[in-house]
Amino acid sequence: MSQPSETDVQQIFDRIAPVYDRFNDLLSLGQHRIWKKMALRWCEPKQGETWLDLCCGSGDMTALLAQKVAPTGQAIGVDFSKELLAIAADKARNYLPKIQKSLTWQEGNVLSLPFGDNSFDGATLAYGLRNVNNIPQCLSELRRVLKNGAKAAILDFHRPSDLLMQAFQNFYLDRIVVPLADRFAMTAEYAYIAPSLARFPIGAEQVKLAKAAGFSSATHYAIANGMMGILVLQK
Ligand SMILES: C/C(=C\Cc1cc(O)c2ccccc2c1O)CCC[C@H](C)CCC[C@H](C)CCCC(C)C
Ligand SMILES: C[S@@+](CC[C@H](N)C(=O)[O-])C[C@H]1O[C@@H](n2cnc3c(N)ncnc32)[C@H](O)[C@@H]1O
Repeated sequence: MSQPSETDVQQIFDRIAPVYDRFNDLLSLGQHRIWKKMALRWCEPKQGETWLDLCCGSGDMTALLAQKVAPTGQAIGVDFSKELLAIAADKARNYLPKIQKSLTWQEGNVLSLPFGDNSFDGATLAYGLRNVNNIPQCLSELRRVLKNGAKAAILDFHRPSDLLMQAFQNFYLDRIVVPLADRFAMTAEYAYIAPSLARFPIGAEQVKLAKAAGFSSATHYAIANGMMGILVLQK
């Protein structure tokens, strides 16, 4: 399967928006929330800072950031899926009324971020790097908008080195995830995960790409038995 266009990706996420959160909770047995909190611990957002959550989707990471930087700081979620941004704003309005003032939702393309140079004290990017059409451009834009010395944490799928775990991950994606999605007429959308993972750079390659983008430090940590990974960057 060739790499989908930006429009294809945008349409995938607009279409899965209604089931996105529920599927993530169900299919990862809620573990994805732990993985997101692990990513946050690696970049240490502080009260009063201004942070950017790239490819924010339904806003899980943006909300976690806002809880850390509130009440005087800001967490800005940027995404090009109108449908997921609408869900993010609704969830925040309904469940996080006290930190609404520390949350901003911005429609935009992370390959051309609508923010000035050196704007943010830090950034997160959860399950987005694998979905962008130009990873080097995304890392370059991420670095551009970070202040000097700022940190970023990039969480995404990872291919386990252990062959048994690889087999389990492939089985799970092909025989658990896709058949469940099929029951909600979302087969093609979820069948996209496996090929996107197959062409995704592994940890060491991500570190090389981050260094090439100009980050002063880049470290990749495999988690969840190697099925997920967190790339921690510093400008
Ligand atoms: C939050 C997660 C995935 C987000 C996500 C990323 C994408 O690129 C997608 C592309 C197309 C459709 C949907 C998504 C998408 O939801 C991770 C958790 C959800 C995963 C779908 C579940 C896969 C989990 C591991 C492969 C195995 C977990 C083992 C389990 C804990 C026993
Ligand atoms: C798998 S979702 C991740 C959402 C959220 N970060 C999370 O952890 O659940 C991937 C998100 O990346 C967004 N995305 C992909 N390419 C993008 C781009 N070039 N610019 C902005 N958003 C993009 C999609 O619209 C989608 O919301």
